Amino acid sequence: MTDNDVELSPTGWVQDQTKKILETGTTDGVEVQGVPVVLLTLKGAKSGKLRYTPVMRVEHEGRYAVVASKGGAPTHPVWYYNIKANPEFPLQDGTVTKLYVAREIEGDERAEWWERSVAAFPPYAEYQTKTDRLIPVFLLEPK
Ligand SMILES: C[C@H](OP(=O)(O)OC[C@@H](O)[C@@H](O)[C@@H](O)Cn1c2nc(=O)[nH]c(=O)c-2cc2ccc(O)cc21)C(=O)N[C@@H](CCC(=O)N[C@@H](CCC(=O)O)C(=O)O)C(=O)O
Repeated sequence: MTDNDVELSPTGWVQDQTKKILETGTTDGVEVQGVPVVLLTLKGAKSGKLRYTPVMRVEHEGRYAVVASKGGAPTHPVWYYNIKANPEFPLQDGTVTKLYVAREIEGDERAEWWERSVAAFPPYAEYQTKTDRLIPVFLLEPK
């Protein structure tokens, strides 16, 4: 898969961070408020296009949480629908890219991973206070 087969975000700062990961070959050093980022490559739910989607790094014992916060906006990020439609995708952490399967979690399982997510990136807690949308949490397990 050459880079030009995969779409960059239309959002400037997100595109810049993605380009840095692609140029350096690692997510190391790419952060939001000092917290590391990982890079997902998602398949569009409607277009089928591959799309680079950076998210905060929330990792525990080889599994990751992906939080569809979109800064506490009233609607889910569009990539939420991409994961729902195509839940198997690669995640790059540092220089390592592996395949994961994602599932949306709820109840106690979500509470456990929400706690880990907020511990990793405290602004998530503030985002949740900004919207009555329950911010979705996906659990990613190695394929
Ligand atoms: C603007 C829109 O962005 P979005 O998918 O809503 O996602 C908004 C943001 O969440 C997204 O930019 C994230 O990467 C922002 N973001 C985080 N966003 C989060 O929600 N959570 C995070 O933890 C997070 C961390 C993060 C770290 C670094 C960074 O650079 C960005 C970070 C977008 O990319 N639209 C594209 C793609 C649209 C798309 O995916 N279409 C689907 C159809 C989807 C459907 O409607 O079914 C398709 O191709 O088929 C477009 O309009 O061309």
